[in-house]
Amino acid sequence: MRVRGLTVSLGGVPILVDVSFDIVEGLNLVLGPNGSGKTTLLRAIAGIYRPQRGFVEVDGDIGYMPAEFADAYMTVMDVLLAGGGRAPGRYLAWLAAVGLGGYERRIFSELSTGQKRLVLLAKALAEGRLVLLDEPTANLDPAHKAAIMGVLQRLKRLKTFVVASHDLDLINIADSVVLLRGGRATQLKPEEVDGEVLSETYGVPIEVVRSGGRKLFLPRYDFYRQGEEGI
Ligand SMILES: Nc1ncnc2c1ncn2[C@@H]1O[C@H](COP(=O)(O)OP(=O)(O)OP(=O)(O)O)[C@@H](O)[C@H]1O
Repeated sequence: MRVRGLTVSLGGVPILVDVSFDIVEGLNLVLGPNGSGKTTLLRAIAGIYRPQRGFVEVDGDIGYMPAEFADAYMTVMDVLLAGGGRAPGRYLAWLAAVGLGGYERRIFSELSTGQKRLVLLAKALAEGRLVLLDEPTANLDPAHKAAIMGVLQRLKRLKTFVVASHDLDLINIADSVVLLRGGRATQLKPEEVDGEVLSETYGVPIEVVRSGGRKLFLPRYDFYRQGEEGI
Protein backbone atom coordinates (compact mmCIF):
# COMPACT_ATOMS: atom_id res chain seq x y z
CA MET A 1 0.00 0.00 0.00
CA ARG A 2 1.29 3.46 -0.76
CA VAL A 3 0.69 7.17 -1.00
CA ARG A 4 2.21 8.95 -3.98
CA GLY A 5 2.47 12.64 -4.84
CA LEU A 6 -0.56 13.45 -2.68
CA THR A 7 -1.55 17.10 -2.80
CA VAL A 8 -4.61 18.17 -0.81
CA SER A 9 -5.87 21.75 -0.48
CA LEU A 10 -8.64 22.78 1.87
CA GLY A 11 -10.47 26.06 1.32
CA GLY A 12 -7.93 26.90 -1.37
CA VAL A 13 -4.97 26.45 1.01
CA PRO A 14 -2.48 23.66 0.25
CA ILE A 15 -2.27 21.42 3.35
CA LEU A 16 -0.42 18.41 1.93
CA VAL A 17 2.05 18.95 -0.91
CA ASP A 18 3.45 16.09 -2.98
CA VAL A 19 3.33 13.65 -0.05
CA SER A 20 4.72 10.18 -0.79
CA PHE A 21 5.37 7.23 1.52
CA ASP A 22 4.81 3.49 1.73
CA ILE A 23 2.19 2.11 4.12
CA VAL A 24 4.15 -0.82 5.56
CA GLU A 25 2.78 -3.91 7.32
CA GLY A 26 2.31 -3.17 11.01
CA LEU A 27 2.11 0.28 12.54
CA ASN A 28 2.69 3.42 10.49
CA LEU A 29 3.02 6.40 12.82
CA VAL A 30 2.33 9.90 11.48
CA LEU A 31 3.89 12.66 13.57
CA GLY A 32 3.94 16.41 13.08
CA PRO A 33 3.14 19.69 14.82
CA ASN A 34 -0.44 20.91 15.40
CA GLY A 35 -1.95 21.84 12.07
CA SER A 36 0.67 19.98 10.01
CA GLY A 37 -1.99 17.93 8.21
CA LYS A 38 -2.11 14.58 10.05
CA THR A 39 -5.92 14.43 10.17
CA THR A 40 -6.09 15.68 6.58
CA LEU A 41 -3.78 12.82 5.56
CA LEU A 42 -5.92 10.20 7.35
CA ARG A 43 -9.05 11.62 5.72
CA ALA A 44 -7.40 11.52 2.30
CA ILE A 45 -6.40 7.86 2.86
CA ALA A 46 -9.98 7.10 4.00
CA GLY A 47 -11.32 8.68 0.79
CA ILE A 48 -13.14 11.48 2.67
CA TYR A 49 -10.97 14.14 0.96
CA ARG A 50 -10.16 13.90 -2.73
CA PRO A 51 -6.63 14.90 -3.62
CA GLN A 52 -5.93 17.63 -6.16
CA ARG A 53 -3.00 15.53 -7.32
CA GLY A 54 -1.49 12.16 -6.55
CA PHE A 55 -3.11 8.99 -5.25
CA VAL A 56 -3.52 6.56 -2.38
CA GLU A 57 -3.29 2.84 -3.10
CA VAL A 58 -4.78 0.57 -0.40
CA ASP A 59 -5.94 -3.04 -0.20
CA GLY A 60 -9.21 -4.07 1.39
CA ASP A 61 -11.56 -2.31 3.77
CA ILE A 62 -10.65 0.74 5.84
CA GLY A 63 -11.68 1.36 9.45
CA TYR A 64 -11.34 4.97 10.64
CA MET A 65 -11.31 6.24 14.21
CA PRO A 66 -11.61 10.05 14.25
CA ALA A 67 -9.93 12.11 16.97
CA GLU A 68 -13.18 13.85 17.88
CA PHE A 69 -16.61 12.34 18.09
CA ALA A 70 -20.17 13.52 18.61
CA ASP A 71 -21.13 12.72 22.19
CA ALA A 72 -24.22 10.79 21.20
CA TYR A 73 -26.99 9.75 23.63
CA MET A 74 -27.05 6.34 21.96
CA THR A 75 -26.20 2.87 23.11
CA VAL A 76 -22.68 1.64 22.45
CA MET A 77 -24.22 -0.93 20.06
CA ASP A 78 -25.92 1.81 18.03
CA VAL A 79 -22.64 3.76 17.85
CA LEU A 80 -20.86 0.61 16.66
CA LEU A 81 -23.49 -0.12 14.00
CA ALA A 82 -23.81 3.51 12.77
CA GLY A 83 -22.88 3.69 9.09
CA GLY A 84 -20.73 0.58 9.39
CA GLY A 85 -22.83 -2.14 7.82
CA ARG A 86 -21.05 -5.09 9.44
CA ALA A 87 -22.75 -7.92 11.33
CA PRO A 88 -23.49 -7.08 15.00
CA GLY A 89 -21.54 -10.13 16.19
CA ARG A 90 -18.39 -8.80 14.58
CA TYR A 91 -18.65 -5.52 16.50
CA LEU A 92 -19.34 -7.37 19.75
CA ALA A 93 -16.28 -9.57 19.24
CA TRP A 94 -14.03 -6.52 18.78
CA LEU A 95 -15.69 -4.76 21.72
CA ALA A 96 -14.70 -7.72 23.88
CA ALA A 97 -11.21 -7.78 22.33
CA VAL A 98 -10.54 -4.20 23.50
CA GLY A 99 -11.69 -5.11 27.01
CA LEU A 100 -15.25 -3.73 26.91
CA GLY A 101 -17.23 -6.97 26.66
CA GLY A 102 -20.75 -6.37 28.01
CA TYR A 103 -20.71 -2.60 27.36
CA GLU A 104 -22.99 -2.77 24.30
CA ARG A 105 -26.12 -1.57 26.14
CA ARG A 106 -24.40 1.28 27.94
CA ILE A 107 -25.11 4.85 26.81
CA PHE A 108 -22.11 6.12 24.83
CA SER A 109 -22.24 9.69 26.22
CA GLU A 110 -22.12 8.29 29.76
CA LEU A 111 -18.79 6.50 29.21
CA SER A 112 -15.44 8.00 30.15
CA THR A 113 -13.25 9.51 27.42
CA GLY A 114 -10.96 6.47 27.47
CA GLN A 115 -13.89 4.05 27.21
CA LYS A 116 -15.33 6.06 24.29
CA ARG A 117 -11.99 5.81 22.51
CA LEU A 118 -11.92 2.06 23.07
CA VAL A 119 -15.47 1.74 21.63
CA LEU A 120 -14.42 3.70 18.53
CA LEU A 121 -11.24 1.63 18.28
CA ALA A 122 -13.39 -1.54 18.33
CA LYS A 123 -15.57 -0.06 15.58
CA ALA A 124 -12.56 0.76 13.39
CA LEU A 125 -11.07 -2.70 13.98
CA ALA A 126 -14.38 -4.34 13.01
CA GLU A 127 -14.61 -2.34 9.80
CA GLY A 128 -11.16 -2.58 8.29
CA ARG A 129 -7.99 -4.52 7.67
CA LEU A 130 -6.36 -1.11 7.21
CA VAL A 131 -7.14 0.81 10.40
CA LEU A 132 -6.68 4.59 10.57
CA LEU A 133 -6.49 5.96 14.11
CA ASP A 134 -6.45 9.67 14.91
CA GLU A 135 -4.90 10.37 18.33
CA PRO A 136 -5.76 6.98 19.88
CA THR A 137 -3.88 7.70 23.14
CA ALA A 138 -4.98 11.32 23.71
CA ASN A 139 -6.58 12.12 27.10
CA LEU A 140 -6.01 8.66 28.49
CA ASP A 141 -4.77 7.68 31.93
CA PRO A 142 -1.69 5.42 32.00
CA ALA A 143 -3.82 2.26 32.32
CA HIS A 144 -6.04 3.08 29.32
CA LYS A 145 -2.99 4.17 27.34
CA ALA A 146 -1.23 0.91 28.16
CA ALA A 147 -4.40 -0.97 27.11
CA ILE A 148 -4.52 0.78 23.73
CA MET A 149 -0.78 0.32 23.14
CA GLY A 150 -1.15 -3.36 24.05
CA VAL A 151 -4.04 -3.75 21.58
CA LEU A 152 -2.00 -2.09 18.82
CA GLN A 153 1.08 -4.15 19.52
CA ARG A 154 -0.86 -7.44 19.58
CA LEU A 155 -2.93 -6.70 16.49
CA LYS A 156 -0.32 -5.31 14.18
CA ARG A 157 0.32 -8.77 12.76
CA LEU A 158 -3.36 -9.00 11.72
CA LYS A 159 -4.04 -5.40 10.73
CA THR A 160 -2.15 -2.51 9.21
CA PHE A 161 -2.43 0.68 11.22
CA VAL A 162 -1.89 4.29 10.24
CA VAL A 163 -1.81 6.26 13.49
CA ALA A 164 -1.72 10.07 13.69
CA SER A 165 -0.48 11.22 17.06
CA HIS A 166 1.55 13.59 19.23
CA ASP A 167 2.42 10.68 21.51
CA LEU A 168 6.13 10.06 20.93
CA ASP A 169 5.97 6.84 23.04
CA LEU A 170 4.30 5.25 20.01
CA ILE A 171 7.65 5.40 18.17
CA ASN A 172 8.59 2.40 20.33
CA ILE A 173 5.92 0.19 18.73
CA ALA A 174 6.02 1.70 15.22
CA ASP A 175 7.30 -0.03 12.07
CA SER A 176 7.49 3.20 10.07
CA VAL A 177 7.40 6.88 11.00
CA VAL A 178 6.14 9.62 8.68
CA LEU A 179 7.05 13.14 9.75
CA LEU A 180 4.83 15.93 8.43
CA ARG A 181 6.00 19.51 8.40
CA GLY A 182 5.01 22.44 6.21
CA GLY A 183 2.83 20.14 4.09
CA ARG A 184 5.79 17.87 3.24
CA ALA A 185 6.39 14.32 4.45
CA THR A 186 9.55 12.39 5.29
CA GLN A 187 9.42 8.64 5.93
CA LEU A 188 11.90 7.15 8.37
CA LYS A 189 12.48 3.81 10.06
CA PRO A 190 11.69 4.10 13.80
CA GLU A 191 15.37 3.58 14.67
CA GLU A 192 16.26 6.60 12.54
CA VAL A 193 14.04 8.91 14.61
CA ASP A 194 16.44 10.63 16.97
CA GLY A 195 16.45 13.81 19.03
CA GLU A 196 17.78 15.87 16.17
CA VAL A 197 15.03 14.81 13.74
CA LEU A 198 12.30 15.40 16.34
CA SER A 199 13.74 18.75 17.46
CA GLU A 200 13.69 19.89 13.85
CA THR A 201 10.13 18.64 13.33
CA TYR A 202 8.66 20.31 16.42
CA GLY A 203 11.00 23.30 16.76
CA VAL A 204 11.87 22.54 20.39
CA PRO A 205 14.88 20.59 21.72
CA ILE A 206 13.86 16.96 22.33
CA GLU A 207 16.18 14.63 24.20
CA VAL A 208 16.06 10.85 23.73
CA VAL A 209 16.77 8.68 26.77
CA ARG A 210 17.01 4.89 26.69
CA SER A 211 15.30 3.09 29.54
CA GLY A 212 14.71 -0.65 29.88
CA GLY A 213 14.82 -1.39 26.15
CA ARG A 214 12.61 1.51 25.09
CA LYS A 215 13.18 5.12 24.27
CA LEU A 216 11.77 8.06 26.18
CA PHE A 217 11.37 11.30 24.25
CA LEU A 218 11.72 14.34 26.47
CA PRO A 219 11.03 17.87 25.22
CA ARG A 220 13.20 20.47 26.97
CA TYR A 221 10.56 22.53 28.78
CA ASP A 222 13.24 24.65 30.47
CA PHE A 223 13.85 26.02 26.98
CA TYR A 224 10.36 27.60 27.12
CA ARG A 225 10.89 28.93 30.65
CA GLN A 226 14.03 30.73 29.54
CA GLY A 227 12.25 32.06 26.46
CA GLU A 228 9.34 33.41 28.50
CA GLU A 229 11.34 35.28 31.13
CA GLY A 230 10.74 38.59 29.44
CA ILE A 231 6.94 38.14 29.22
N1 LIG B 1 -12.24 21.72 6.40
C1 LIG B 1 -11.20 22.55 6.40
N2 LIG B 1 -11.19 23.68 5.67
C2 LIG B 1 -10.13 24.52 5.65
N3 LIG B 1 -8.98 24.27 6.34
C3 LIG B 1 -8.92 23.15 7.07
C4 LIG B 1 -10.02 22.23 7.16
N4 LIG B 1 -9.66 21.21 7.96
C5 LIG B 1 -8.41 21.49 8.38
N5 LIG B 1 -7.96 22.64 7.84
C6 LIG B 1 -6.64 23.24 8.05
O1 LIG B 1 -5.68 22.31 7.61
C7 LIG B 1 -4.51 22.34 8.42
C8 LIG B 1 -4.19 20.94 8.88
O2 LIG B 1 -5.21 20.49 9.73
P1 LIG B 1 -5.18 19.03 10.32
O3 LIG B 1 -6.37 18.88 11.21
O4 LIG B 1 -5.01 18.05 9.22
O5 LIG B 1 -3.84 19.08 11.18
P2 LIG B 1 -3.30 18.08 12.29
O6 LIG B 1 -1.86 17.84 12.00
O7 LIG B 1 -4.19 16.89 12.39
O8 LIG B 1 -3.43 19.02 13.58
P3 LIG B 1 -3.57 18.66 15.15
O9 LIG B 1 -2.28 18.02 15.56
O10 LIG B 1 -3.73 20.02 15.76
O11 LIG B 1 -4.77 17.78 15.30
C9 LIG B 1 -4.83 23.32 9.55
O12 LIG B 1 -4.20 24.55 9.24
C10 LIG B 1 -6.32 23.46 9.51
O13 LIG B 1 -6.73 24.75 9.91
